[in-house]
Amino acid sequence: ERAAEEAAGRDYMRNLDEIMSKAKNKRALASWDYESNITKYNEDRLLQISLELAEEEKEHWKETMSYLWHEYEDQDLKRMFQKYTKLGTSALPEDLNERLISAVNNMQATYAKATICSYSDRTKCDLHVEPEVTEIFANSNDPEELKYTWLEWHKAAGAASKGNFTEYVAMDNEAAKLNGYDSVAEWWLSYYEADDSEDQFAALWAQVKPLYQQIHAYVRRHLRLKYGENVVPARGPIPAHLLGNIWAQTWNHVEKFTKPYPDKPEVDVTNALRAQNYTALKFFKTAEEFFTSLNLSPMPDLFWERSIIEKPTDGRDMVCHASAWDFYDGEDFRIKQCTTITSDFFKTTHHEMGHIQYYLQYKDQPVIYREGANPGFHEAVGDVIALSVSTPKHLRVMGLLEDGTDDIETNINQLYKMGLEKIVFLPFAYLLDLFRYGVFRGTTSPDEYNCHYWQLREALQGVEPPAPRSEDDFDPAAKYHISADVEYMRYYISYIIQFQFQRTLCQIAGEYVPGDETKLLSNCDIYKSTEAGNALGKMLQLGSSKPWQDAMEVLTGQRNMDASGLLEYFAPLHDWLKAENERTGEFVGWEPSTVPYC
Ligand SMILES: C=C(C[SeH])C(=O)N1CCC[C@H]1C(=O)O
Ligand SMILES: [Zn+2]
Repeated sequence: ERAAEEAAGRDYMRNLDEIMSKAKNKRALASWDYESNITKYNEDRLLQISLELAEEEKEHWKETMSYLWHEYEDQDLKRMFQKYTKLGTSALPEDLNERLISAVNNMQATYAKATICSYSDRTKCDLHVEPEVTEIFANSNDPEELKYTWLEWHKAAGAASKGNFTEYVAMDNEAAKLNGYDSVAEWWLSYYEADDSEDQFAALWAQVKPLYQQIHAYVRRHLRLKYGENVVPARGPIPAHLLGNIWAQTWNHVEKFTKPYPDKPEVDVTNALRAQNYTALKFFKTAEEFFTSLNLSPMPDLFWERSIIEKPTDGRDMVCHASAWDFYDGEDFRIKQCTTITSDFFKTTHHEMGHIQYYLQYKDQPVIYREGANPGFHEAVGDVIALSVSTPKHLRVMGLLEDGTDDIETNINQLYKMGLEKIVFLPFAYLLDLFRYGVFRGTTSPDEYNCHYWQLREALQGVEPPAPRSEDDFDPAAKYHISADVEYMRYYISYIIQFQFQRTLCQIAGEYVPGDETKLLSNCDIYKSTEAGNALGKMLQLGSSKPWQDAMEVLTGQRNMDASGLLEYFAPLHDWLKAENERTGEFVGWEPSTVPYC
């Protein structure tokens, strides 16, 4: 009797997965059309299709719940049923689902359409975050221009979305409750399949915080030397507009005037890429070639036909923020990004192609398993490849860097450059969802959103706003993922586990030997190692068919996330920074900010 029931369940699940493949394909196509051309027509069409599909999903859900899947013998079949019992936002009554979808669409549109006026020409008011504001933060050394641009962007893209954000929180929390979660925070935490995920995240931060505080102290010193004591106080948080990035999430654009050994040759990849006439297409072809050198998959024909790799020039409104798309039909996979020829975008291209590679590796899994082992895995794939590409060794292979000396100073400079991207990012990524956990749980009320955001920015990141803030501001929404309802802990996790993955891959490739100075983890390039590629592919093919601890074990032998890989990679820099901050007597850490923001 039970065997017959389980056999019926298996047939039902196969059929449901086929139906869901078509439904997710339809929703992805409508989303793509909206995000690549923001018009009223495309927004209404996306809303209509989303609501139709939600009603369909509700019907299927009722039937799914009628199966006695808890008693099945087949653990895999149980896992599929368990995942299908989570209806997501489709659990909402249609009117509330419409309010949720509209609130997020409005925030996305506000962010994508937001423009500000140029500091130097107030009549030129068509500057978007990509590419104009991004370029100003990468290149300007004028604190007044940076302050003006920072304030204008946070007004145009942040404050403007406060109302929609509050509506989105209320609706999304309603959906969470209908799925059996206390709030969206617990729903998002469930992606990490452990009952102590928040403690794990906090333990990771405790592991890396000392290293972060050292690089923070060092950078603050050099910003003080450049801008003066009254712009950058010796023992205070760092003003957020001076760090080379509108969100102060990575600081690689202050590298050129803060690096440990300034007289060592500049590793300016952007100039080299431009000098060698790199184009957006060449970025993608070069990235693809790295993946195929590992015996991983090339990009399918449809990818080249349907991706959008440069900002359209027809004046349309479009979500420029880079994204990689799975259309759940096993053939259609796309990237949409507004590529500019910079070192940052060369890395972003590898990052996005890492998502596509993951989609390709698990495309034969049931649709319900076509996702990362946990969201951090999906963000780590491309970055692991970019770790190899970023090494001077690989850049020389590509002819982007002339031969140089591989002495200690050069190595410290290289580690510092990587640290401004990977170490610096950790507190930013961690606090973005600590903030939203508080918002979803209601421990942060709407009338203190901005105050609480800046309290976290000061406490964890040691940065402060360039001017006083009030609750008329809503600075969090000036960051894409907050306006687009994209969970962010995935990036914090990625920046930790990508070093665990890299350590294993480099050992397999013979590029890293623990304790061997000539085989440093930070100078490892797995290019052309089919053994490493096969090992990575084996983990990626699993999708979410197994808990992420199993997937991680398949590749690394470890079943836990830990920062040992990252700390090993940056160990020489950590020692150097401690010695340097002692030598200069720099205060490590920061005293409370004197900028009023609560
Ligand atoms: C490139 C993407 C698309 Se998944 C991105 O959003 N990233 C990649 C790095 C962190 C985060 C960000 O830009 O905030
Ligand atoms: Zn990503």
